[in-house]
Amino acid sequence: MEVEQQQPSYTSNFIIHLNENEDNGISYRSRKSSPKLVKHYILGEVLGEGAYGKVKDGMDSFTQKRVAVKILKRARLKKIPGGEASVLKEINITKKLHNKHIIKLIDHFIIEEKGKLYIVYEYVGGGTLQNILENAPNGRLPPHQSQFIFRQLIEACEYIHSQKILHRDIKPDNILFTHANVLKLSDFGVAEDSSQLEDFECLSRSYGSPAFQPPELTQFQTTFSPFKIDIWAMGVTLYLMTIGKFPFSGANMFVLFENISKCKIEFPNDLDKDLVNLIKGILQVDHIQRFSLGQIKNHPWCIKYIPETEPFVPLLEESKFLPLEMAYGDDEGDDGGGGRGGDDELIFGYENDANTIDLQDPEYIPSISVGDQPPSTPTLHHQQQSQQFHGNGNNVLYDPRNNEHLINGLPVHPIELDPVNIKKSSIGTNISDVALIRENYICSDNDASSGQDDEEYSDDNEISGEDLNPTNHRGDRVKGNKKSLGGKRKNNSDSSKIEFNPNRSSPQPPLRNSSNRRPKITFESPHNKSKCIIN
Ligand SMILES: Nc1ncnc2c1ncn2[C@@H]1O[C@H](COP(=O)(O)OP(=O)(O)OP(=O)(O)O)[C@@H](O)[C@H]1O
Repeated sequence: MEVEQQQPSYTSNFIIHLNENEDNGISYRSRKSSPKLVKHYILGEVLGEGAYGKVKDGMDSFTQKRVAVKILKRARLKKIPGGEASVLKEINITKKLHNKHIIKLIDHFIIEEKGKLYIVYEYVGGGTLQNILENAPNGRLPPHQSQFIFRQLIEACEYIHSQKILHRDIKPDNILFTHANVLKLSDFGVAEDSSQLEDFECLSRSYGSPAFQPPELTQFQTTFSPFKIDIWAMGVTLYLMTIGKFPFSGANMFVLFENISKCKIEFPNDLDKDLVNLIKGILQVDHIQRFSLGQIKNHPWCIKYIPETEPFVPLLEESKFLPLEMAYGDDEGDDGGGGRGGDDELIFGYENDANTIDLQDPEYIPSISVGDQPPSTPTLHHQQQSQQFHGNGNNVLYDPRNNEHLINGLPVHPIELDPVNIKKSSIGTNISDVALIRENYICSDNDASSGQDDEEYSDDNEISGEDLNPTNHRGDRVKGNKKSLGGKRKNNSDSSKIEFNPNRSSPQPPLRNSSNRRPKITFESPHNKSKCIIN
């Protein structure tokens, strides 16, 4: 039976009393299945939540390809100095990376009227390494599975470093897997493009997750090798994956940083000696002695055959894209057998929104506030730095025939040979830096959990039962399980303020926009508030 409802007055509280037990022909669906449309993407369930927004399951309605849509609130970003600029940086960095082990950025746009910025990524459904570790017996993976994953991580890092990109937040939460077991490095939220850096001072601050920070950052050293920061984090990830706990811990961040600086690592007695040697080579306090990616890649533990003694810890199960199931009618009787077998035509509202800004449109020019300078070329004297590196007693050779540097006979990317020197006065050695760290690591989680004032409930202009219900509480929303030591903050030091131009309209005329689109009305079940009907 079709439920005919008059258009309610949305300004008044409006509750419809329906009895689910009566045979009124109304079928209720789970509320979470409610599809939403932004640009031409259908949004589904929340896949995960980060410090600044959530990531939703999605589908491109043109190609029917599954996507993951990161939704960021501009109001929340504006509260962070350089917040939007750092998201633009994340977009620009991810956009320039093309490798099977790097998450692919598909689209990005702003919807002015919603005050939200959307970043569309390829969907990677097997879960994160963190998810896999949580399902693993004793929190660790079988050696052959660890090796399989670690080799892919090496490839991912080799690629980004070859593009002069520093990830700066390598950790199990940011390592995703496809169902074909392909590793994808994600979340370039604090990454830096070293080719765009004027100086390297910003790298001396630890913006990544504390437990994965190297000693040169926890000790505020003035000389460090930028790419060795990622290599250290790979070592912590390898330890965690193979041993099932962090190599360094502490009741608070100061103790943790002290333990990282001391670098006392314990290994189980029965651990593979090659693995112990590899981890020790990576987790070296001296960043110059620390293994390069070439040394890691050719290390005996990485190249040897490890027999499959235990089964792989499984990935997350493949899930269906719920809105699509619903659109085709997967309920019994809807299409004579469920699933996509019926004659239903899939119709989605509108293609473009008048208020959508396509950030890829060449006509879109962000206004840059006065005083900002375009990035200039790096000022490092590479040759001088390399000499210093050579002078440190390392066995670095240059092979002119292949135009490559070798450490202990193994090729190393030239970028790894360049330690960076920064002025002592410009980095954290005083009390104000303690405040900075506190702000970076202690407030970030609070930020994530607070700010419910701008917590979203509805992704577009649809009107739901919740909106009509005066007793609706906004605080009940599912939050990501952020670890207390895993939180982080975007680059607050970036003083450049890139403002999006609010006066710019969409380059394409909308087929249906928010004003002529029929509002969707949702009524909740009188007995089960998690169920609703969609008219
Ligand atoms: N492409 C994707 N496909 C499937 N799930 C994803 C994808 N990207 C992210 N997720 C899920 O969303 C979660 C949060 O994503 P992400 O870490 O990118 O958000 P964030 O805001 O950058 O987090 P952070 O607090 O680390 O900055 C991930 O842990 C993962 O579960």
